[in-house]
Amino acid sequence: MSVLKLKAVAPSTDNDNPSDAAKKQIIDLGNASEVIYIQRFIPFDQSWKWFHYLDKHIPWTRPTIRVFGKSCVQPRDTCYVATPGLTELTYSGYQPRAYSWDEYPPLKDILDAVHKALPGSSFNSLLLNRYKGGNDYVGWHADDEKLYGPTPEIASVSFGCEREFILKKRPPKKSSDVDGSDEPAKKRLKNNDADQHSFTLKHGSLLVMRGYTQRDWIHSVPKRAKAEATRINLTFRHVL
Ligand SMILES: O=C(O)CCC(=O)C(=O)O
Ligand SMILES: [Fe+2]
Repeated sequence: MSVLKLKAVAPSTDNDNPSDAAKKQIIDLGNASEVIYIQRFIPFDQSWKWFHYLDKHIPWTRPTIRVFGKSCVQPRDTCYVATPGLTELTYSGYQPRAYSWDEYPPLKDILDAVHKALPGSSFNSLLLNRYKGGNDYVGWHADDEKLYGPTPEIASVSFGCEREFILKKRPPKKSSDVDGSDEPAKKRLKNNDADQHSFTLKHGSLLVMRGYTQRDWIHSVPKRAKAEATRINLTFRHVL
């Protein structure tokens, strides 16, 4: 088994209320994959100020992408921000234009807050998503593009409407992948509670995926008929 040391998370300094501290969850997914969830990461009012800024000023687009060989309109708005000179991002056959951090100063403030919570991390790119209601979603995927390396750390900040974020263990490609197992195939293929984790991503929350999460797990934000309001999500990433 591969061994990967996961870095520590800084204790939150701006609220010493033990009931808030209790809202920081660290979920060990096994095999050196980990998720951290901090429900109250950015104060409520500041989160609304940033929500309204981003909703109004970010140059949102809804690009045409390719999924399983088919062209379709991405079911959410998006925008990409990155430090100049990095390898360009391409996903689902789409290469977004990279805007600069300087054009949207609040993004640098949010990035600073994320860096404070994750000492030793240095994010240099940001994918923004806007879900304009419950019909907007992101399907099952992993952020496992080569430019992020084998163990990408992804820090996800959410504003506005709460939505469910689900992580699911990647199904094994074929039974021979599970070599060394004495268990019968039927038993191995059975659903296990530990193979799925769900989070209601709150206004102002931070969720971090790290270690081998992108290699071994997939995630999605499914459609939700009852979610009417807009949600904005920022995923900070490090391009190698
Ligand atoms: O909106 C979210 O919480 C997740 C977005 C996501 O998975 C992505 O942009 O890769
Ligand atoms: Fe993702």
